[in-house]
Amino acid sequence: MLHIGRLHLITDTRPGRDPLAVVDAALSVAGPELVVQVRVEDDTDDRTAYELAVEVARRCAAVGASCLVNDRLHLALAIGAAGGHVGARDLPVDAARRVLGPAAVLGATARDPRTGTAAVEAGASYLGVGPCHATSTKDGLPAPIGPEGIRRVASAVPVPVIAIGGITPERVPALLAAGAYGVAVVGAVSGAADPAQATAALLTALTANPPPPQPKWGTSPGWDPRRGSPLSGRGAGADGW
Ligand SMILES: Cc1ncc(COP(=O)(O)OP(=O)(O)O)c(N)n1
Ligand SMILES: Cc1ncsc1CCOP(=O)(O)O
Ligand SMILES: [Mg+2]
Repeated sequence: MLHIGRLHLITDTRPGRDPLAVVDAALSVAGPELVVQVRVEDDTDDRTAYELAVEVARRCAAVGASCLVNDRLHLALAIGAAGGHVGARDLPVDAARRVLGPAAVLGATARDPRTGTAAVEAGASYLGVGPCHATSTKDGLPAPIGPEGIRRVASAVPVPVIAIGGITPERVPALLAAGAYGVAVVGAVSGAADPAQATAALLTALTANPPPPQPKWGTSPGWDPRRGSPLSGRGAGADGW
């Protein structure tokens, strides 16, 4: 079943961080609600990334949460992750879909409707859209697109939009009102004094602000049941994703 959660925690593996402790804290609060995306620094070797991913996947499986792997799709396959996430400098979305297979969750980064639509047609299950706000955890990003940028993409695509970049609980309502289905965070949880409490605050903000109905969901031009499209799992879960 294709399940795309509304709260995505991306691992923070910068020096001095303890990603597994943060994942443990977040899972203790969110359980199966959480999606954990394993993301490592570009210069991290595959063995180190694999060992982290194995541990994250084990912890996710214990509570029924989903694990995705950023960029390195061979690791996603190796650890039996639910799927992966790719952006502009990674495998193209159609190639990523071929690697992961039809049943996997495949996220793609988009900042505008054209890129987002192309990614969906190429097989993306959801879009990571941002940076919505300024972020201190990734360098070299373009200017923040804000809720209005989310609105532009979300109104153009028939898959869930996950807002990313500078997300805090206070910013969640405007992003959901703009059409985001959920949010992805690094710093709001990893940088918090109490990651469990920070996770709880994000969950509360998401739950208190259900996403508005999206009549376009279910009409993906890229929907091809033979390929196991982004929408092939629609209707299987309470929210259709
Ligand atoms: C949910 C989500 N959205 C966007 C990204 C960014 O992916 P990408 O543009 O490939 O950048 P890197 O994370 O690989 O540096 C993401 N990882 N997750
Ligand atoms: C990987 C990535 N892509 C766009 S913003 C970002 C990092 C988001 O981190 P934070 O939640 O700390 O702003
Ligand atoms: Mg990437």
